[in-house]
Amino acid sequence: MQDALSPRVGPDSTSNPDDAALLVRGLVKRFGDKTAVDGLDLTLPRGELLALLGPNGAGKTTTVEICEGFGRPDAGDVRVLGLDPIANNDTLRTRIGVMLQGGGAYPGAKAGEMLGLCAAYSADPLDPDWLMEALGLTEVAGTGFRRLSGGQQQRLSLACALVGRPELVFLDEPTAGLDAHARIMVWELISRLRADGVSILLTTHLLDEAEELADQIVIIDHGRAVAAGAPADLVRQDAEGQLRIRAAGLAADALETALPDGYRCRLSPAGELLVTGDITPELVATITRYCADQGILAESMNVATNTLQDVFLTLTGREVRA
Ligand SMILES: Nc1ncnc2c1ncn2[C@@H]1O[C@H](COP(=O)(O)OP(=O)(O)OP(=O)(O)O)[C@@H](O)[C@H]1O
Repeated sequence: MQDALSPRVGPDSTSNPDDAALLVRGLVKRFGDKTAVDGLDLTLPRGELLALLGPNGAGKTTTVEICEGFGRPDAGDVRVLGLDPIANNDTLRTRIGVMLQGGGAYPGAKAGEMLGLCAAYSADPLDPDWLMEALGLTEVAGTGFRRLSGGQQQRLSLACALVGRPELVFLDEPTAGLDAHARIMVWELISRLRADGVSILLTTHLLDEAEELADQIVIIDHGRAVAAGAPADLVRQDAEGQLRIRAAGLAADALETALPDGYRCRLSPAGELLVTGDITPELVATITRYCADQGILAESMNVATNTLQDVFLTLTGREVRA
């Protein structure tokens, strides 16, 4: 068992943005007429996990690739561990972890050999056997990269990104396409990395992944940040109370008239009556009394809490990709 996944150079724990693991200011990237990233600001403090959440085409991958030094911005400034990712590419290669698709430089090698080759570039690598085990890859160590399943290739790419004990890791949808068991293995490893002080920028379309792993979430849409904060704060932000009632014969407009000013009632597509406003015990008593007066028996009445899905939908008007 590996004792710690600590990076070779310990993180400077500080709130000073100049010392952040990643600092992005006013980032703009255009492809022809298309503006993929449109003035994005991000700050990833050292030792934290920042999740970039956004619908298809929001600009997540473009942003990550620029941070990795694979793309040149049209405007704005990017600092990775305090350095320019293009000018200092060679220095940063040994300090950051990047998940390459398609086997990187060694697509013909066997899985175990590939990880060994990646480890050989590091002065103090993690134990490759331990990493293979942690990601459920031990059984396929002797299998060629091209013969691995998509999920196995993805986990091997993750192992290659981590084996050199990077200070900062870029994970672009690390669990996309993995089954539930593999996803949990990857989540556990990411949690351990985070606990051991590695800084992580993660993109995901999975709200539960962002909620589970992130210190901070930035929701991006059309290349701009539309909301940012700790998962719990994002869910609380602008949260308006909602009561969901299922009751045959209860009409939304009639109930709204019977309630104090400020409450709104409407029927949801699922056939529930939604009451929005300040949900108090008095309100619930008023509605119950109203139903009794009308001879209406409610089947159910639930106080609904705002979810990250609600926040995401409100801000982007779109479902997260399934
Ligand atoms: N090389 C390119 N040439 C032209 N347009 C591009 C290029 N790369 C990205 N785009 C466009 O830029 C926008 C942002 O793409 P990007 O891949 O960064 O989004 P994303 O948030 O990662 O989306 P997804 O979740 O679907 O991967 C999209 O409209 C995309 O079509």
